[in-house]
Amino acid sequence: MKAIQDLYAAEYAHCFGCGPRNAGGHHLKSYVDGDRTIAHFTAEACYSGGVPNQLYGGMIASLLDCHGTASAAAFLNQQRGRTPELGLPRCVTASLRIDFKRPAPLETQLTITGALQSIDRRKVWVALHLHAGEQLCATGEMLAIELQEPAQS
Ligand SMILES: CCCCCCCCCCCCCC(=O)SCCNC(=O)CCNC(=O)[C@H](O)C(C)(C)COP(=O)(O)OP(=O)(O)OC[C@H]1O[C@@H](n2cnc3c(N)ncnc32)[C@H](O)[C@@H]1OP(=O)(O)O
Repeated sequence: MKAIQDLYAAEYAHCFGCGPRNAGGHHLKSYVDGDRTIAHFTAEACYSGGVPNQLYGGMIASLLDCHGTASAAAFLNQQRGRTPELGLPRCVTASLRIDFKRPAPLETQLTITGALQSIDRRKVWVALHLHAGEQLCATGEMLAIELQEPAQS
């Protein structure tokens, strides 16, 4: 199965967190998994926060940000009865609220999941969770918005 990010149009594939065309980026890959979405990521030691073996909070935000917009695009597609291979809507983050529940470890596989909360036209609300094994480390609530097509001239 292709990752959601691998279906982004080339002109929208440069995101530092998940763009396949950003050579220096993190290349997060998100997948549809039944009625939710899932991604895995293992952070190298250089992404340390201030406390030993604790992942920098900005990286947690980045993981939720990228996985959330990918999830929103997939959920919008599902609502419209479209398969991803026909192209994805282009969603960006309008708001992202994060609760940091427990430290997330470095050099350990993290699992990020997304679940659809609701859709109202271009607006998609996604619930996000980040686990290390069974440990819930962070939750997020995202409002993603589908970009409008540029006006034809
Ligand atoms: C950058 C291009 C990327 C392309 C994407 C594909 C690849 C993705 C790559 C991965 C990316 C990784 C992720 C990243 O890093 S994405 C990068 C971080 N995000 C951004 O830079 C987004 C910056 N913001 C914008 O561009 C605009 O504000 C957007 C496009 C979001 C809306 O401006 P637009 O002019 O289009 O629409 P509108 O203003 O009429 O609003 C529409 C509706 O939404 C409601 N609303 C708006 N904001 C908020 C808010 N904060 N809370 C609550 N509600 C809000 C608003 O009231 C209205 O509601 P309603 O009146 O209709 O009921």
